[in-house]
Amino acid sequence: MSTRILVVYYSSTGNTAALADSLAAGARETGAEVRVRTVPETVPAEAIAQNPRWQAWVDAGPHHELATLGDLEWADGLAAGSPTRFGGPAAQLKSFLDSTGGLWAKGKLADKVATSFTTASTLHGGLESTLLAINNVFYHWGAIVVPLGYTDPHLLESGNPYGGSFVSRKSAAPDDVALGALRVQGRRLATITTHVATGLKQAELPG
Ligand SMILES: Cc1cc2nc3c(=O)[nH]c(=O)nc-3n(C[C@H](O)[C@H](O)[C@H](O)COP(=O)(O)O)c2cc1C
Repeated sequence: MSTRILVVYYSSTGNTAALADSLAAGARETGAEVRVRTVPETVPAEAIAQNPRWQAWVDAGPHHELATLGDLEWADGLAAGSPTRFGGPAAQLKSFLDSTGGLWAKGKLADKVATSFTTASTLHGGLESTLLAINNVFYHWGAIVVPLGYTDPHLLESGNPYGGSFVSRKSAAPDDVALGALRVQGRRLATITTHVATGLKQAELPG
């Protein structure tokens, strides 16, 4: 059975969604089965209407199916992504992560392999604090957190060892350098997940 990877993200203007698709493509290159899922929009319509790019993204949707707890249980490994919002992950993604208490209580999230990605408007606008905040959830699950490090030459150029990221400078769409880093991240997540899942399955075999 192939390795199962869930990519779950929130996006309000499409940047995180593009990063999610690139990470998914990298994971698929390893032969993994990949589900890309988003989470519900929760901001009032009048707030969205004040931002034409946000409104256009909402009007063009739905972009992916909504994530369920079943998707999370199904996955051997996952990547979670969010735009940086005041230095942390968006509430929309956090709300999904906060709905996992039942799975957590049954031990279903322990030993999943997990990684995070983000985009912010500015270089010092909170990329790392967002990634670390998402990873905090993974620590509580007992998941195995996979950082990017500088494990591929491309990452010396894209430059974020914490996780894939992109500086959008208000409105730019992710460039090839950022998308390339996310692809590396997807390959790395799926490869490490395969090692962990294979080992865990072998440990379950009798004798
Ligand atoms: C409410 C709000 C808060 C934001 N907070 C930050 C921030 O703290 N730092 C930053 O650099 N950019 C911030 N941004 C900009 C977004 O992170 C950035 O535009 C990102 O690329 C959007 O990704 P998306 O297209 O996936 O929504 C904020 C945007 C909004 C709407």
